[in-house]
Amino acid sequence: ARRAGLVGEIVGASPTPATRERAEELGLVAKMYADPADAVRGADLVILCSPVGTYEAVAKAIGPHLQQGAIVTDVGSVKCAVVRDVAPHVPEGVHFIAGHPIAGTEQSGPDAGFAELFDGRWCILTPGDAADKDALAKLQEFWRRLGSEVEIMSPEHHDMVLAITSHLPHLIAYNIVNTAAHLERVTDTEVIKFSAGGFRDFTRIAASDPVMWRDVFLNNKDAVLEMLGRFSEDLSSLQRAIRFGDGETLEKLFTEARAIRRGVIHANQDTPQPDFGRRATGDAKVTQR
Ligand SMILES: NC(=O)c1ccc[n+]([C@@H]2O[C@H](COP(=O)([O-])OP(=O)(O)OC[C@H]3O[C@@H](n4cnc5c(N)ncnc54)[C@H](O)[C@@H]3O)[C@@H](O)[C@H]2O)c1
Ligand SMILES: O=C(O)C(=O)CC1(C(=O)O)C=CC(O)C=C1
Repeated sequence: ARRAGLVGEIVGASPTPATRERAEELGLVAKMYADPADAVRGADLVILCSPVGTYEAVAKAIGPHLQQGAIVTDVGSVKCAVVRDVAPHVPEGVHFIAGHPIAGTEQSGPDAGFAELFDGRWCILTPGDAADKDALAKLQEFWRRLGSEVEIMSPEHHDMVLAITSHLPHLIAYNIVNTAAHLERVTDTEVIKFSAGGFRDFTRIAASDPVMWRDVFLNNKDAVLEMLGRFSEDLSSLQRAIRFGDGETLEKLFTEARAIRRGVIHANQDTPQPDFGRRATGDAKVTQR
């Protein structure tokens, strides 16, 4: 936001003293507060960016201190639960519009932030029909100036789409890494030694913050269980094909999956970008961290 010249002063809040100290040290903010109520006084824009399980308490704490006309938004990975937990605490005259930038890494904490994070990414906003049009236009412009393209959808649709594209992949990654670690004959050394290929990619995802992901799964339960059910059925088909030596079925399913991956890459751009989350332009600057 500072890079784009969009802000006068940025302040933050965190209950963790080391986080407050580090954020100030890095110059991410002018000042960090322990109490979020102190951080929002006089703010034009308030962005909730703690684990989604903390949102209700944070919203309750800041509600009475929000300035009239302010915009309250968030970056949480789920949306129905966020609207449920935050909206009731936002007073009349303050505009709440939930959001989710589809951008991040497995790193967390103040050191994990970098200005290019949102470049060439999607940001989903779930304003609902009653949202103030001017506030929505302002927030859309804010994310565009951060380098993202904005898509509007309902919280329900968001949660279903993200359950399959983001939440389930994380669940699978956590599970496969634990399964490997629990195998008696696979020692720590072997897991590391032979993890050059696919497994290594899973370990990166499985290095993501446990509290953040605990809250995602607790707060997108229905959509994740629906997608997990479908996934388990498809996995059973593969299991059956392997058990019965049905090479034709295996090849057919693998061929279909490969075509989908290639189709996505083709549809997404002029130059190859091996990342489904990136928006559909070929010119975005990408920083790998
Ligand atoms: N990491 C990603 O890839 C990613 C991507 C998109 C959205 N998100 C969402 O962004 C949010 C933050 O994730 P992150 O990766 O930036 O995590 P992070 O750990 O870097 O930051 C979370 C912050 O929340 C603060 N916090 C913890 N408990 C709190 C409480 N009770 N009250 C107030 N603040 C509290 C922490 O001190 C920390 O500063 C989550 O809601 C997550 O779902 C994450
Ligand atoms: O690339 C990663 O490390 C991510 O997991 C980023 C990722 C994702 O699943 O795409 C994680 C959570 C989000 O809410 C948005 C983005």
